[in-house]
Amino acid sequence: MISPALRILIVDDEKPNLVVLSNLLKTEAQITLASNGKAAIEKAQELKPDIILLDVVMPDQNGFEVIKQLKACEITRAIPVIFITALGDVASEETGFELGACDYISKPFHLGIVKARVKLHLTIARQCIMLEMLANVDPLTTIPNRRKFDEQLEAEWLIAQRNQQPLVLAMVDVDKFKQYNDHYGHAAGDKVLTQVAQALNKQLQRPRDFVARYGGEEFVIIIGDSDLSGAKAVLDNCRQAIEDLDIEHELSTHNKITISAGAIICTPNNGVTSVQALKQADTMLYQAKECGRNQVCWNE
Ligand SMILES: Nc1nc2c(ncn2[C@@H]2O[C@H](COP(=O)(O)OP(=O)(O)OP(=O)(O)O)[C@@H](O)[C@H]2O)c(=O)[nH]1
Repeated sequence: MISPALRILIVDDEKPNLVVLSNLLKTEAQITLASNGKAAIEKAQELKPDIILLDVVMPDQNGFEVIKQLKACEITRAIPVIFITALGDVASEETGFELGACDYISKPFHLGIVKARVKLHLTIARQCIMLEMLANVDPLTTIPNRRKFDEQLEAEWLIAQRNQQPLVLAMVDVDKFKQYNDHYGHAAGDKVLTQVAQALNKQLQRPRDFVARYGGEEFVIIIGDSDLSGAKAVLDNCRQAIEDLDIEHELSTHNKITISAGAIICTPNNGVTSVQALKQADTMLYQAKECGRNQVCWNE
């Protein structure tokens, strides 16, 4: 059966080769074809295939030039490339590997061997996707975990520092969650955490918005491209979205599940670290709890 998640991009300037290879591999993955280097790069960036089968000898741009561009581009850098080429000499093969190919198959190729090698690399690609997910996603809520947050914060901090743009960080905590667990049970608590995570995620859909589960009943938000009034509106929408879930919580003042948040807007400079900024957001979260919960407190 075809796995819809897997895609192979086959690049060859000779149509008969494209036909043979796509017929051979169409049961393994979805196939996209390109007959020159320029189209290959465009399709690789657009589709982000799991594997690229790349011919070397092509007019205009040869396969070695194409792989250099693929490896230089952030979007396509990690895509495994298998050369499939008439250049069977050892020096060309060595060049192919030096440029970052994961395999090198000489023409005339044997169909069974091509299929076996592609299947092997698809298995590795699948395992990489799985590992990436296990490393970065919180299994209960399916949103990014703290490890991914640390990475994202570092990246956003650098961008904000470079552009001298403000960055918003918020620590979010479910109110009276211990009581909820004690009263409704741990399984019900788990369900609430999932619903809260999904509701926050829905509110944070712009490219540089980010939400992760920080641990336990705590979430953390980064808003990378906003001014204070915009970020205030976003975080209040988050708070309101949780109230609107309307999940009964008899032991809470508000009779339903709510969240508190502590937020900080800062422009990273040499004097402030992201760790200090996060700590300030946590202090504001404490203040939000002290002031009655179900609110966002800001350190402007
Ligand atoms: N169901 C469930 N509970 C969790 C999970 N992780 C942490 N918790 C619980 O979350 C609760 C957090 O409680 P506290 O930190 O005391 O805070 P709180 O009851 O939310 O009170 P306030 O923060 O003051 O509003 C603890 O009872 C933890 O056991 C989880 O994955 N699932």
